[in-house]
Amino acid sequence: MLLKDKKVLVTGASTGIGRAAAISAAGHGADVAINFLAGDDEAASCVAAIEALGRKGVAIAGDVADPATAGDFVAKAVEAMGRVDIFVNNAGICPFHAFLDMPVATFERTMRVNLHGAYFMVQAAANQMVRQGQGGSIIAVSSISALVGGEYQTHYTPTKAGVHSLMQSAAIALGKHGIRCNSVLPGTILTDINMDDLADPEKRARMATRIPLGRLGEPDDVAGPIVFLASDLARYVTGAALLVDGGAFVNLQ
Ligand SMILES: NC(=O)C1=CN([C@@H]2O[C@H](COP(=O)(O)OP(=O)(O)OC[C@H]3O[C@@H](n4cnc5c(N)ncnc54)[C@H](OP(=O)(O)O)[C@@H]3O)[C@@H](O)[C@H]2O)C=CC1
Ligand SMILES: C[C@H](O)[C@@H]1OC(=O)[C@H](O)[C@@H]1O
Repeated sequence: MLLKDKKVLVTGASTGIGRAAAISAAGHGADVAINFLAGDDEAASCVAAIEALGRKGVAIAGDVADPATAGDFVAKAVEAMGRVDIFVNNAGICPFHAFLDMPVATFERTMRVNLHGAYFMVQAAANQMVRQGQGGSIIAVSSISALVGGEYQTHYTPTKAGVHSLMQSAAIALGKHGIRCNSVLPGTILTDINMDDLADPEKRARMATRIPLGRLGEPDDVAGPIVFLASDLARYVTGAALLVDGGAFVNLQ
């Protein structure tokens, strides 16, 4: 039990990596509040999974692209659970599109959800932790894409580099309050976000052959490192970025 009785908030936790992180945190003894946008049924089933583990779960809908959602999520989570010990910024989108004709709306939405959303969510969670006066742990789900490019991700990769950078600066700003800030950098993890992109079996197989561990990732592969960074096992880790990619990044040739 690495997170016994901790109060954990996870954004974008109706599906995928956020959902796995939320359920894994509950498995480690935490109560969990999740944010989501539209997946009411998926969010309800995530809460049911948390409750099946004997922990409190609460789902709070809200669009992270709206700065007002951040304060609302934290306030409602505190109302339900009393405090915030751990905050996982995970909500994100990746609408694959070519660079030369990128629609302004697609670019702006991706920035607002992935980067602006992270900024205001992390700020709201940090303010709550500072008010509580007992430190905390913030983990942002960045990406291997913070370090490398993608032909159809020119609007997306800068947001992931930005989230990684946000954790570095926040680690400095919040260290004096005992709040640790780290990011995880997943490689390719099979979730709804890339279901269409990886529908082509040839592309899927090609991606897998580039990974030293021999397979694409699953959401639970990322949940473990998130729980580790959230826990006291990582008590002297802040400003760090943990690649969770099966070795893909280092595989040049
Ligand atoms: N899968 C991968 O290969 C990788 C993913 N990542 C990152 O992981 C994170 C999670 O993605 P993943 O699990 O793969 O994808 P999913 O599509 O499965 O999950 C995305 C989650 O974010 C939520 N969400 C989307 N937009 C908003 C919004 N505007 N406000 C609130 N919640 C929102 C979704 O909620 P709803 O269902 O209600 O829309 C859902 O819960 C993203 O930040 C992504 O960039 C990083 C590296 C690799
Ligand atoms: C959605 C993509 O498949 C995924 O997102 C990331 O951040 C990874 O780098 C992959 O490109």
